[in-house]
Amino acid sequence: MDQFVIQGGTTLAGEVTISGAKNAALPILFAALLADGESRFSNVPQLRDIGTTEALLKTLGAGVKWQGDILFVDGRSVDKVLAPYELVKQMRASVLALGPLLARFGEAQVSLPGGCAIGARPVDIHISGLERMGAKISVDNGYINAKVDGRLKGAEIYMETVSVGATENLLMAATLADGTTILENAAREPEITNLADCLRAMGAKITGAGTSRIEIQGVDKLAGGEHKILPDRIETGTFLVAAAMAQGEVLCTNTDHTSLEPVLDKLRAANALVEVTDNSIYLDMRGRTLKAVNIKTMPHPGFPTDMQAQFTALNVVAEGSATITETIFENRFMHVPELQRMGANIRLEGNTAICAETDKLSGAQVMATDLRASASLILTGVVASGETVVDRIYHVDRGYQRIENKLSKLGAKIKRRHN
Ligand SMILES: CC(=O)N[C@H]1[C@@H](OP(=O)(O)OP(=O)(O)OC[C@H]2O[C@@H](n3ccc(=O)[nH]c3=O)[C@H](O)[C@@H]2O)O[C@H](CO)[C@@H](O)[C@@H]1O
Ligand SMILES: C=C(OP(=O)(O)O)C(=O)O
Repeated sequence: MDQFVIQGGTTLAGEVTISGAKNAALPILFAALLADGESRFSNVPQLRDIGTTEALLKTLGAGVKWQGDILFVDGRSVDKVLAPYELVKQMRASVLALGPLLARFGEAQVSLPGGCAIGARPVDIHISGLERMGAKISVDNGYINAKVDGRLKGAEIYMETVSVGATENLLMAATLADGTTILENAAREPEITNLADCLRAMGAKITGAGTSRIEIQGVDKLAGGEHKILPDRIETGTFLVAAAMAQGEVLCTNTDHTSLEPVLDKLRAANALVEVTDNSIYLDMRGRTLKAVNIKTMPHPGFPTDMQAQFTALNVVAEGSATITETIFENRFMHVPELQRMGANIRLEGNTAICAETDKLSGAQVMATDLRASASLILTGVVASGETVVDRIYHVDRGYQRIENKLSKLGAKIKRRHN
């Protein structure tokens, strides 16, 4: 298993090009299953999760080919409706095959994704929403078995919890349903707007994406479309936090500040200088004192849970004490015991981490447990004194395109070691 070996105590300075967003690319690649044609997606990041999606699309019969960062997915040849456990277990987002397959072929069997390090992550809202659209669903032997006679029917669906994945699954399914679907209490993440833009490029009729009420008028067929994946706001935020922690400066290019305001506000509150243009964000922390900030995660447009671990790390090296409250996932503090091994002064109380000033951070052997937890360990390793070894970095590769190359370019001393 690969490891990162980091010699800490360096500052960071320079420019980093942000990749396309994992969390936009994944649903959009599954949306290609809806189309009776070939779709062309640009700005697709090279990630482990994208490889898993590619494998799953091929298993279902889709044609998939790369040209640089462009991915062509041909939905015409799809002839299977079973998403097997071997692939789904590698990536929870595979459950997003359910809505498209059921809507287009009238049936789907998708392995239950199961929980992961950050929480139980049930899919009950995905299932009950599809049932409201007329699907008959049973869960047997670890598989979601879904069927519908003829087409799904448009329905009014109120989602009890704001769920990104359920909104995406139901949005995709509704594009081919008979009649109009209204999704109430929908998630408002920019990745949902990006997915809706893509579906519209394929011929879908959707209004209200990006608000909590999305209306979809079903159509008979979707064709292949052309679409650009939006920049990764979480990768951007991670590099901004990295530079702030290292008392350095960074210019993130090929990104978009409009979806990152809650994060930029917190960086400013932490005393960083932050400047934005249409497609870049600059952060300067040189000669400034980093201050700890209180964080409470919320669905968009609140502070994103996917930036929580990185801000926990920021608070560890900052002046003062502050609290981090996680409200989205019940177990998203697996990075805390690992940060404590590096000397971090953090106390956990229920869903809150109380971060106090830390005298000395020193490198240690730590274990990555999930994607963003891993990022927080790497960032801390860059500023801690001595050597840090981060194990199980396949978690990082799920969602960061060669993070070690981007950090090295900024001056970090980080190497991938094949074990
Ligand atoms: C691939 C992708 O885009 N992943 C993102 C997506 O995950 P994902 O789509 O899995 O997250 P959700 O928004 O669905 O989860 C939010 C909360 O709702 C709960 N829930 C969800 C569905 C359901 O049927 N029942 C239920 O109870 C979850 O357990 C969680 O507590 O949004 C999360 C919240 O912003 C992010 O952290 C993930 O990075
Ligand atoms: C939790 C995340 O992803 P996933 O939903 O794919 O596990 C994430 O991107 O931080």
